Amino acid sequence: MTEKTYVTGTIEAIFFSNPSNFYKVLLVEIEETNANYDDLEIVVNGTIGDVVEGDAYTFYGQLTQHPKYGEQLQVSQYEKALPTSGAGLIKYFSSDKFPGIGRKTAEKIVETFPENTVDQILEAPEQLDGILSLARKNSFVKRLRENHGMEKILAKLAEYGLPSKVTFQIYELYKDKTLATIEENPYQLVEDVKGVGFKTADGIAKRLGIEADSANRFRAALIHMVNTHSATTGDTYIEAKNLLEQTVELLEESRNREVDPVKVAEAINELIIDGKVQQEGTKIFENSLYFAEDGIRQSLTALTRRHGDQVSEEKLLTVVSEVEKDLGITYDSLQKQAILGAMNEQFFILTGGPGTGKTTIINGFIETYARVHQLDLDPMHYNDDIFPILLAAPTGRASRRMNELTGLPAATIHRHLGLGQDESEEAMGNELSGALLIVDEFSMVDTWLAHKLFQAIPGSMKVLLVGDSDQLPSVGPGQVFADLLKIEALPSIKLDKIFRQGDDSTITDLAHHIKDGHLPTDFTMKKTDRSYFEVGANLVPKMVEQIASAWQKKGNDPFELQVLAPMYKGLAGINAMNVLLQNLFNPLEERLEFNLGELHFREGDKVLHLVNDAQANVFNGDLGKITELIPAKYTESKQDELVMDFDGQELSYPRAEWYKITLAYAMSIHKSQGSEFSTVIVPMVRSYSRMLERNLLYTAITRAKQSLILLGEQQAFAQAVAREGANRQTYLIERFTEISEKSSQPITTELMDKEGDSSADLQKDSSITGAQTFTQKRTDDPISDTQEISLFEDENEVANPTEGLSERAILAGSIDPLIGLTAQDFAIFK
Ligand SMILES: Nc1ncnc2c1ncn2[C@@H]1O[C@H](COP(=O)(O)OP(=O)(O)OP(=O)(O)O)[C@@H](O)[C@H]1O
Repeated sequence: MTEKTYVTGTIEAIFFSNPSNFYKVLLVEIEETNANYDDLEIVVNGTIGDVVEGDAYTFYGQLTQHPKYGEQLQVSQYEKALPTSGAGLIKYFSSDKFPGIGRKTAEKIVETFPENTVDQILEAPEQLDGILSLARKNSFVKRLRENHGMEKILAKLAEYGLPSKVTFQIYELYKDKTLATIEENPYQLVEDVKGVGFKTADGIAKRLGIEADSANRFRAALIHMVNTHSATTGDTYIEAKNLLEQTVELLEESRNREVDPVKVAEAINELIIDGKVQQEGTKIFENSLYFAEDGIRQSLTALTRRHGDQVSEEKLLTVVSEVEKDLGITYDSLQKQAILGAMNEQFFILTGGPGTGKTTIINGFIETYARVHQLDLDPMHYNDDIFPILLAAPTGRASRRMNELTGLPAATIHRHLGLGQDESEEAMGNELSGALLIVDEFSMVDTWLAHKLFQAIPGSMKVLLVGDSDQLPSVGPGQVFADLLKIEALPSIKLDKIFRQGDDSTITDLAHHIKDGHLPTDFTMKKTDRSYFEVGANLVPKMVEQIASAWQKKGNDPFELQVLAPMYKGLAGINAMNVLLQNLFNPLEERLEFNLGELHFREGDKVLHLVNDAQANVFNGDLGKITELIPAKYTESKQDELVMDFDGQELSYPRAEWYKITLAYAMSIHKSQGSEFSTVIVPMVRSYSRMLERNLLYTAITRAKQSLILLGEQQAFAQAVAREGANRQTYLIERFTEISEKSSQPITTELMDKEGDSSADLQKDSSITGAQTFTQKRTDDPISDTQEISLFEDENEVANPTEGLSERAILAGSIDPLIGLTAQDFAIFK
């Protein structure tokens, strides 16, 4: 085995330290190294805990070559360098680092622990009892631990194979108790630390000799499965039988050992009893999703209990006709109904495809509302008072568009709630203040954010939600907008007549054809605002390049051309197209560029922001431009920095934060939700096959404002149109219906039968309302960008897996009061 590269030396300077992720850049004076490195100093960088200038450490890692600054050591692990000789240790213990320890005492300590002195003391400090008084011993051990404990712990965690980012999180959480906690139950990490999955914990457990049938192991695998199921499918729960089946598979695969399904089923019951997961009938929920769905019901039930504006219909109609006259428009009857509905109700939902008049209604409603309430619509007149109309959208771009279209202030939901960078499920928002809230692009709002938003709405506030339910559902779990539209108690209107006509626009028509499940007969024909090119997957990049090059030659702005594709990988994937478009629109030539893995950043590049940062007012999906590259030697952070312009907002990110951006010449359709572009290129090929779905294609083409270029294989477009959007399994609709009261009862054989029935049979059952579409079988379901590819694995769902289940369970006399699943049941579908 080759020896690890190390450098032992004293820290001369801490150039940079990021407290949020422990990234540091240090200058180290070398005392000893096994690296082929001749200089006396070296720059060391990586994830490093609290280190002290002037102290000696040993850094293990890899020499890397920086194009400008030469060789550096990229650290994977480090430890405090200790004096190794007895004399050195005596000097160290009697130094001012350990007040109260004199030379004599230090000698006694080293005599008592001649080998591995520090480790021995930390492991068995009671052996110091005869040498130091209790108070002195405690303070000595505490200081020793502070100086050496953290590195030791981190080194041990690294040895366990935990990535350095996670090791700091773990240390922050358990501090001194880190190793004891992990050694006692490594599976605790799955519950406590985001980013530690079951297999990692199981790997540690195996090393520690924890048996494959330990109860903790089963619990951790179950929790992992419940969490990852929602993250990868968008469902808000998992059926207990699926949970059991998939968890047993995970457990067996991870250790290559059979496990007893009965014990796993028991572990599900225990988790429910302990409140680690929640149960409704045979459905098992991750806690925060369960409480978010219930919270949505509570908030909306309270909101809809209140009446809207108590204005006579006659008066309202008079005001609406005045608005029509002043705005020079005649609303059709459905549009008028929408305005009246939004006025009369405290909570109202409006949905419709492109060009059906959603923006027109928002504007008409605001005017009507202002006139009825005699509100001044000029925000400038409000000085320090709050403007009473809040306009919100899930993305920065969508909120800016709202502002442009209404002329009123608009912000993201995160900003209204003051959620900052804390995206955790637990973070709650500030209560909103104002009289009226209008939220656009609501189809993008996931279950967690919807809960936070609704909870922040005071009872007196009127609410209008607007969106297009045929678009892709939210990236996060749930399909709140589509679900709310199916709940009869919540008033809503669906606009379906297209008004955008007479301007030769055929994109809107195409969108409506696709929404209705077919391609128009003129799909491949050239129109004034759209064209189609038939090319195979391998020719897609060439074609995109040709189109982009023609676009550029005509003197058009490269930023106005947007490629939207479903997948990152492959020849016709987003990554490959970004490289070719960057080289076309912004070639390197004789300039500086910064590299981050495969990505290259250059001045003038079009970039996409990947996370929400309400404080900095940039959001996931925002587009910007790199305006400057500043090498590390000129920056305060001592790291390379990228300066970017996001819609007039300047941001400067050191290398440690570049994970927040990527190139944006091509982007995923998921990321494009809530944005519009003047010209859009959409490639569709059969190799995207698993991604091809109607709402995906629909979302892509409705992003184009002026011109749309479709290319690829017609068969792939046809396949996308034919496959209806996935229906996520959520419990929101049921929450609003009577059945939710029933479902908390123990499972009966009757319910078990229903659970296994097909949805067609369910609809026939008189006790179940029409709203219960939740039982529809889920097909492939693209959720988040990062998971776009992995999500599309075959599911091999077994038809009617619980057939006969209750009968056999009765025979076995063992229906569990909570779950109702037994080993025998499991055997049916194994
Ligand atoms: N009743 C109407 N009479 C005449 N024109 C109308 C009417 N309603 C809407 N329009 C026009 O139709 C076009 C589309 O309307 P609008 O922008 O409100 O639709 P939208 O649903 O918001 O579309 P998108 O989702 O694409 O933004 C606009 O030019 C608008 O002026």
